[in-house]
Amino acid sequence: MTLVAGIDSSTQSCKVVVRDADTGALVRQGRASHPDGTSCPPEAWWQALQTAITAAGGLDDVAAISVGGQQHGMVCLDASGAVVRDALLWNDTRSAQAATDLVAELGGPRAWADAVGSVPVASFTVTKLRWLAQHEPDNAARTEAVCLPHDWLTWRLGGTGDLSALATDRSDASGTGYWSPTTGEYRRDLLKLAFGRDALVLPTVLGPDGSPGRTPGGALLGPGAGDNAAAALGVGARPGDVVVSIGTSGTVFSVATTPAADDTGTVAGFADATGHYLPLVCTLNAARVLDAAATMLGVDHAELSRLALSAPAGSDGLVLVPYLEGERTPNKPDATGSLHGLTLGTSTAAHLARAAVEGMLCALADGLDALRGQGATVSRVVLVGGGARAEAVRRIAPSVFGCPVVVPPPGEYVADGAARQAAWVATGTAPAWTLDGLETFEADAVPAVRARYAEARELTLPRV
Ligand SMILES: Nc1ncnc2c1ncn2[C@@H]1O[C@H](COP(=O)(O)OP(=O)(O)O)[C@@H](O)[C@H]1O
Ligand SMILES: O=C(CO)[C@@H](O)[C@H](O)COP(=O)(O)O
Repeated sequence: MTLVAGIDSSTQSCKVVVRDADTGALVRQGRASHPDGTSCPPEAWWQALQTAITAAGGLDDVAAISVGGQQHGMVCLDASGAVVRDALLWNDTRSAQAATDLVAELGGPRAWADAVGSVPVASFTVTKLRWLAQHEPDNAARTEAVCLPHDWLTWRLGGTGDLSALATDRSDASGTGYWSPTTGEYRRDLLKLAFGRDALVLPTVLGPDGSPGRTPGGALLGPGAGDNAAAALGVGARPGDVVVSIGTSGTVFSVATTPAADDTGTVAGFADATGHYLPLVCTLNAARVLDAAATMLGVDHAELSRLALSAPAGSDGLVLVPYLEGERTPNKPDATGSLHGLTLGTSTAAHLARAAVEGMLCALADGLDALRGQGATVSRVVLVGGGARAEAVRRIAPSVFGCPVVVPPPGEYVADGAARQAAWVATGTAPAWTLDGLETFEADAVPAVRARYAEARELTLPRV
């Protein structure tokens, strides 16, 4: 049996799956936590990966390894390959002003959408580089190479220590803001606009089955992918499928055959991990909204779901606007969350639980509309990520989204997508693994829930 490994180095944790390259059967798995926060020493990802690999029984017997990872994070390396500073992550909003400035300096949102398929907000690597140049000039001066979290982990697995060995893939390159999914080329002019110089080592952008080399133990390395593109691969998303991922981020995306270029900035025009495109909407607030609601109520996730499902649809008018970490879509980096419609009648644990689930889902439903506005057809929604394990999310989502929701069995679909890629690289053929055990949830649409949310979502206070 040929074994392959897939890794998901996401915001909150690292997961490793080992699968049979022929059948896709799960053989072993492991996980480890990442530190909390919006910046992180990359070494912490490496340590978590080692722990997860050990928990998965080691990788000495695998033929190929691919890494999926949280998108956009800025990893700066000096000439010796050492990390210059903690990586700024996708959910770090300190570069919000840099994003505003860069959009204006290039001539506005249309110019960015045309150049790289996306209008940068604070999440994008290009804005973090501008922030670094302005706020930490010494660190900027020491920076010789810039890469993304998955690129860095793949490079560490390769073990050469040589900056010229850095590699990435189309999906993650498309989240930098200085690589064009349409031309497949870096835009070093945009790097220079942001950072003041363009003589930086950037990872080589590999195709879907390209390999940057082998580990010292001999396993073939795959190009890896951004975590959303890896999830699309993991669930075998086909045209007409929209994937909604409820992890630390909330994402709504589909596989497309043409690149997107939305100058409203709502839909990011990413590339996918199969040679196509991945138009995507991302919110900063998803599973952690449920975590926060459970903490506020002093209950676990199972009880939060039970409470939410015991309240009526629309929570009798109680609306939770979920901007707990600021927000990216809509672009409100300094916003805070809010609760509207409190009465004596809605001041119950059940109403709050339901409002938290509905508020989080309404923000994602806005993303679904935006994707439709870019031409996506939505025949079904495939729900993944940690938050998809919540019974209330599964049952309420179809009424908020207005379409059936399909939920695969609880699993690690980013790591699975990376494992599929590893099998592709090892065998030269994209694997035809099947995904069994899908459960379909259907419910009548309740448009009043979204209408009430739309009234409330502008009514927020800025962060103090
Ligand atoms: N049964 C559940 N109900 C609600 N949320 C859950 C449940 N299980 C896990 N989560 C939440 O899902 C999140 C982790 O999901 P995951 O997709 O792994 O995130 P990420 O990929 O961003 O690290 C955590 O915030 C966790 O609390
Ligand atoms: O920034 C984005 C997508 O553009 C996020 O989706 C990150 O890629 C983090 O993903 P999770 O850790 O939430 O899966």
